Amino acid sequence: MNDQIHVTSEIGTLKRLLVHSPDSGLGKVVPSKAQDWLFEDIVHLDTIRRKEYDFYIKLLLYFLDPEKIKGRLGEVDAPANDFNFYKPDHKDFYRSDKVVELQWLLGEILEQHEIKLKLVASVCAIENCSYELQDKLLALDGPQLAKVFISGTSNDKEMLFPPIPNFIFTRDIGIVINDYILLNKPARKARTREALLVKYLFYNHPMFASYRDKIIELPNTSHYFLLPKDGDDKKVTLEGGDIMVVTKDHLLIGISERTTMEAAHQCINLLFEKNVVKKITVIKIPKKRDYMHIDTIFTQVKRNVWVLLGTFSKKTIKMEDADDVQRVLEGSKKEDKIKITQFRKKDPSQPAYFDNLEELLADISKHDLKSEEKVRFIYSGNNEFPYDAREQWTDSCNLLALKEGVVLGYDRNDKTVEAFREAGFNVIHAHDLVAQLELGEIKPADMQNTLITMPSAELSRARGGFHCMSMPLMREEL
Ligand SMILES: NC(=O)NCCC[C@H](N)C(=O)O
Repeated sequence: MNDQIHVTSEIGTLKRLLVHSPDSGLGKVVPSKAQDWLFEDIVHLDTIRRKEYDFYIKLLLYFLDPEKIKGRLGEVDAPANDFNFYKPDHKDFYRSDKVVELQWLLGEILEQHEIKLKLVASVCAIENCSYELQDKLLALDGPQLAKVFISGTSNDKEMLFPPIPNFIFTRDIGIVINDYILLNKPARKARTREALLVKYLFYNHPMFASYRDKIIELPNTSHYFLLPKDGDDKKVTLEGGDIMVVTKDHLLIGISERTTMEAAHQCINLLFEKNVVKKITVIKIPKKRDYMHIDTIFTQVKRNVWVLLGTFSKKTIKMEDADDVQRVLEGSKKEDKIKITQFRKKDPSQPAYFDNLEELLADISKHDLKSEEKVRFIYSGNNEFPYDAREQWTDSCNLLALKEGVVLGYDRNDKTVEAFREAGFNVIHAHDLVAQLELGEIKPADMQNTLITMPSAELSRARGGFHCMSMPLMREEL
């Protein structure tokens, strides 16, 4: 079994990652709970799985573990096989140690009696289950129990507790920083069970056994239980969409709707103390549902190319086009400000400051990544109102790099796709790419400067893109 963990960049060739395919729990979201469960709408389960997410799995397998799929696509997708290849509890499941499915691993650890006892008790405690239900759950085998824990529904289709539909956004539940695993502390109740399941996985699955000493958990502040319910910066909540490993020495942390100032503070102290990184830049963004995490406003494409939302760019902040009155009025709109502070391990009391996002990203490209090419920015919606905001909302800035310059994004963000073309990128739809990879007409190793557009009508209603839908475990060094 491949068990290596090592991530030192956002764009080095992806070798291993954790994912979770949409489970039946997504098909149980009702309109009245959609917002509480952090979905913008209800989704059509079959479409999100078969017509959208499965293409992600196929592409990941062609790139990371081709033996599992190459030459077998016809068989894998034959209606007679009922898509069993994509079902974690089926004997024909793809079982890859490179494209690693969380439900599969969870099913495995739940075969151990002691872990089953602990997890059943913990899940039942947070979900307020009866003693009788607890006993019923204990009678299930590992894979069945994993399915119930994730979908919230028993095998005889009874809803036992709420689903965890955001489990597909594996990025937010844990982050690999070099060879450390930072566990997250979700800000929203809807994501609490996800964090619990993943904590047990990292501590107990043999795949992570050699990294047990490298798991980092952030403690709570003392008396945290006395603090007000939401929005208190003294609380410790941190989600992976707010963490980016840009080099082995440099980490970005967002302070956002989901990650608090106290979490960033603790993270900086812990990571410096353990010598995990030498430099940490904190990016404080407005606490707004639209922005949620920093990876909803920018991600990296190449050493010298980034995709971002223009709202935080130099031009907007300096308001070069604004008249005097407008400048004064706009200037006082604090809630739209972004604040960037950079700490170095050798002297955290002397931080550096950046005026805007482009200044920071250009600095990373030039100084940290030693790029000699001109730094380029591709803007959401081609920086044109209202497409910039519309397309950011549907994750135009939330791309996943399969390798440097080859990124996955949603096909619905037309203006952003146009901006990629204008910046000299090839654009290919996942349907065509999968067909050509199967025929051997394209090889992943030969691909360069390409935006792969993915079907997205249903996926985008869950409010996350492929950056969110991935927890990289291993990337090649840049
Ligand atoms: N890193 C990310 O931005 N993740 C997206 C999470 C979407 C999910 N519906 C949530 O609101 O938590």
